[in-house]
Amino acid sequence: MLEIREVSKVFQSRGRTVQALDGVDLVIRPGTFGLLGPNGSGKTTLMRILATLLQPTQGTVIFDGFDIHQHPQRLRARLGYLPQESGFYPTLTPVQFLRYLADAAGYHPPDLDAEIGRLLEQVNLAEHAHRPIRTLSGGMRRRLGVAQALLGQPDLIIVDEPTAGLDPEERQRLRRLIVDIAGQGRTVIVSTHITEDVESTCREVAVLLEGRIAYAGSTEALRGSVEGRVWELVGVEEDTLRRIKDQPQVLGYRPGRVGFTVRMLNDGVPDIPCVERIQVTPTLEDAYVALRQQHACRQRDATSDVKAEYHLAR
Ligand SMILES: Nc1ncnc2c1ncn2[C@@H]1O[C@H](COP(=O)(O)OP(=O)(O)OP(=O)(O)O)[C@@H](O)[C@H]1O
Repeated sequence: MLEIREVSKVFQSRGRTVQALDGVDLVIRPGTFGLLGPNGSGKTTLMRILATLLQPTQGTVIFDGFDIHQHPQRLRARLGYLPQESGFYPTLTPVQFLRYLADAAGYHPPDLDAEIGRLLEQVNLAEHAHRPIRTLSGGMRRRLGVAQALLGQPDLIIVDEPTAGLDPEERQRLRRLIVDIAGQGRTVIVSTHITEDVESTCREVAVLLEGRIAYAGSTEALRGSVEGRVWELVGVEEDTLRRIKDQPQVLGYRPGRVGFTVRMLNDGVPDIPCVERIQVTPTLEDAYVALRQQHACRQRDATSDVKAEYHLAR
């Protein structure tokens, strides 16, 4: 079990203070766990802290009973990390690359070649095992990244933006791979801004917004938080769309057969002129967008309260 206790991280950059994480509290159990958040919300900072590549400004992280920053080597011996951008040696083959990494990490089990063979089999790269990495596609390289994260049989695996830049088929393949590798009592943390990555791989999720946890719990409960409140309005005219599109309850819109189809959050039947109003089953994306919009509204209210206090004080 991984316990993240009151973790904060402050960066000082060119005279500016950036609070990347602010009192993050999470318990992560074996299985797949999604960390969802928009760009700049602090996901990579948290992943790098969990991988002991970065020290928190405050707080502790406990893995299986020990503090990972007091015993980074103990953690690293059990950790597999797939960073957002993995570096490869383009002239090496996957087999040579994995042997090289094992060597660099001082990992010399007697059956290393067999382990590498099994890993390449598992990530479906066995038939490309002896091709130079520079000739592999983006998806194949990503899968090689997963193989390197699994080298040494770690029981905590962190993958940062696993499907970034992949085509739909490779994305599906990688998602299935993530589910498979978590099935062996391991903890796999998937950090992403893509809700489908979480929806198709994780039972538990935390949403990080501006360095704070805005939700932690099951993906099912997050989706359920907007159950019965998501509507599709068919045939919305352009003028109406222009009037409503920036309202916080509008989740999205797209051109329809007639006018536009607007997806929105509403407690009852929406009172917006259109051809048809259909109550739809929410997706995780709907719940995530709703959560972000609530957060943005709260931030706006807090800012206007501060401004009002400032004017009153004057
Ligand atoms: N080394 C650093 N120095 C200064 N600021 C930093 C540093 N690393 C991250 N930040 C800032 O901390 C905040 C969180 O960044 P982080 O990379 O963790 O977010 P993220 O959720 O991973 O974003 P993305 O999805 O774009 O990778 C951002 O405001 C970022 O600019």
